[in-house]
Amino acid sequence: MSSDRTQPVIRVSGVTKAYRLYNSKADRAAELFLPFGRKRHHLHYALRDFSFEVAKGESIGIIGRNGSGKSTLLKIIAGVLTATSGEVSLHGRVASLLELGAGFNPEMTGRENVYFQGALLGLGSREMEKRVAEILEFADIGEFIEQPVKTYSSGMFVRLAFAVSIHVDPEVLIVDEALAVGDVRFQKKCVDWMKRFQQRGGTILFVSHDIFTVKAFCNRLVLIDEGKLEAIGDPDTVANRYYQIMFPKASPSTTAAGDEVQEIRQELAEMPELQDEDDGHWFEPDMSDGQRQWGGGAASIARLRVGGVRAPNLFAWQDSILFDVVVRWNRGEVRRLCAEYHVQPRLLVGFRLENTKGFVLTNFTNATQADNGFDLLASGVSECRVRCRIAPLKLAAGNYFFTPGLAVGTVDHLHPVMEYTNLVHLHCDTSRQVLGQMQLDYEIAFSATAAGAEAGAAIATAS
Ligand SMILES: Nc1ncnc2c1ncn2[C@@H]1O[C@H](COP(=O)(O)OP(=O)(O)OP(=O)(O)O)[C@@H](O)[C@H]1O
Repeated sequence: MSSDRTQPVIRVSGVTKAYRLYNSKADRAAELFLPFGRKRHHLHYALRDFSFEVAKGESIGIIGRNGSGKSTLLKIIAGVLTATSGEVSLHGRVASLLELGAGFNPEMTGRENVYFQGALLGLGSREMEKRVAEILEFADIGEFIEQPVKTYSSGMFVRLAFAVSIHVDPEVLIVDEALAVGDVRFQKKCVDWMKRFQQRGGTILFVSHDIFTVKAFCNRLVLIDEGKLEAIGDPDTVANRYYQIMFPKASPSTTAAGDEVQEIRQELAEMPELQDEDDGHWFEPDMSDGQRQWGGGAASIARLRVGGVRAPNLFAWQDSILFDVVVRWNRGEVRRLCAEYHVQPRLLVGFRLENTKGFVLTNFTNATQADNGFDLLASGVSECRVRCRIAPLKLAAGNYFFTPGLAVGTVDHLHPVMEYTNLVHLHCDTSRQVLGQMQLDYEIAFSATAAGAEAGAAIATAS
């Protein structure tokens, strides 16, 4: 592969893809048989006047919400779909991993399929033997290679198909999320292969919803929204634009509630244990998401705002996150619940932190603190404000969910009332390498023992 990075390997010029949509099968048939009659379809644009270029050796990540047009774009570039208008030019041998295994015969064994694909590529017998050995080693599906591929699990199928696709010495690799079917070890193997491919000067087009992986892997990102090029450029800027599109509801609170933010900052500053040094932004999730109740409406969260973030839903290593929560309760319901479950009329508030796999990393609640909750039946109040600050958050890059919950009672004896499952989604954007998912604050100290000091001295003398 040459290192000429100036020449575009892929040029997409004004590509539009429109699908005809019909309200019924009858409309479709009528238009087929009466081509000059009344039009019975409307056009749905998967891509509109889309243009961009990819230079040799670039790795481009394509991101966007579901249905934005990513796969359509890749398929048109890979030549498996025709554009309605516009042009695509592509230079170099392409390995398209979009329709992995599309050429496989399900009745033939894995090995027979590999030979068959090699024959289609016109490989001679010596070249074929060498390639087949490499492919089988990469796919690593053991004795299943002698079984018909129709008996394969989806993961096995992808392993073999990926191995076949990449062994044609491609110059351009077009990948979507098909690889996600493979197990973690195989995914790692594919990523390692792709990194070596990058180092050799290969060009990659990569569609994924995993923004962290795309950012780590690609030198530029392309953001598609409703079939249009929304942004192209450096990964951080484009990823931030993507978050703005994905969480539009969350945005206004970051700017609109300026006075109120000031007010809260003032209050926080007066609370010594909640000093808030970082300006940050605020956003407000939709409280109707994820509600589960056990307390017959005794208490609920009227409003929750998340502060200290870089942008809605986005924070970075060591940021301190603030939760500003307004809780309301119904005094009659609280009395009823306390009588039924024999619990004290005190409010407990907690947050559970989970990763995307649903693994609970930790939780924090005032139930472990000495004050033992807020008195719900004190002096005619039926609303209070709760502030919580976590500082500093040392989480590995990725997505996290906070579930706020309310309970009535005391540490020893409580009854859960409400939970807002996965209400707050936060993405941690950091290049910091963390072994595991989070880092705790800790200290490690050394001190020489008498015997150790002697040994040290002996070693020092010997060297
Ligand atoms: N064969 C088809 N007929 C009609 N509409 C289609 C067809 N294929 C795709 N579309 C529409 O084109 C739009 C873009 O689809 P596309 O699959 O490219 O989106 P995507 O960004 O890859 O989505 P996802 O992230 O969900 O995979 C969608 O609105 C989809 O419904």
